Amino acid sequence: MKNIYLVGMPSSGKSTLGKELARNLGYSFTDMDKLIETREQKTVSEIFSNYGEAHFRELEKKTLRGFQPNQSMVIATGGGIPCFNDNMDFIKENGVSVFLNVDVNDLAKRLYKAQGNNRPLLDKSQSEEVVIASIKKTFEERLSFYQQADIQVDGEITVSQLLWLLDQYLPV
Ligand SMILES: Nc1ncnc2c1ncn2[C@@H]1O[C@H](COP(=O)(O)OP(=O)(O)OP(=O)(O)O)[C@@H](O)[C@H]1O
Ligand SMILES: O=C(O)C1=C[C@@H](O)[C@@H](O)[C@H](O)C1
Ligand SMILES: [Mg+2]
Repeated sequence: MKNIYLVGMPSSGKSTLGKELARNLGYSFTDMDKLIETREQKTVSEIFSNYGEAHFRELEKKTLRGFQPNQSMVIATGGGIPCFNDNMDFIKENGVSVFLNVDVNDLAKRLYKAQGNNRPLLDKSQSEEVVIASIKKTFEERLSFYQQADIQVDGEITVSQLLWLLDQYLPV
């Protein structure tokens, strides 16, 4: 069956919803950041700081193109994937894509709740105001890429609602 690609900002719920969706469909679940970390034996933050963002984006590109179209997988992509290296074209040609569109203020709240400061593009040591402005700017820059997804989900959604939306894209 076709792979399902979840795209969206950090903390938009790709992993949470993705795991549940995969369980419901009997698909396997893959998180691209984790896959890259396992393959490289480094965290995403270490890859950014040791080799730079451009290197990380190349790893993402290579990892993405390693997927075959019909592997019955739910794939949580990295937050930046749709915006680099024509990745959204690949995703559109090779699977069904879902954009989890979450309000910027909700994203910020979730990011602040999360433990640690392990996101290379988000420095939680800065004031909350600065961080929220940075998330908003990134979101605005990325929106036109995310919006290319086959399905857009605004706000919270249950897996059964998502299964209903996916129905026309997934032959049983
Ligand atoms: N619908 C939701 N309502 C409220 N909180 C949610 C919802 N979905 C996810 N969360 C919470 O938001 C946080 C981020 O969710 P999740 O890790 O699934 O996002 P992600 O898109 O995979 O982010 P990342 O960029 O870290 O991979 C988690 O703490 C999760 O519990
Ligand atoms: O939004 C982004 O650009 C990123 C999101 C994460 O999933 C990681 O892929 C990395 O931290 C970059
Ligand atoms: Mg995730």
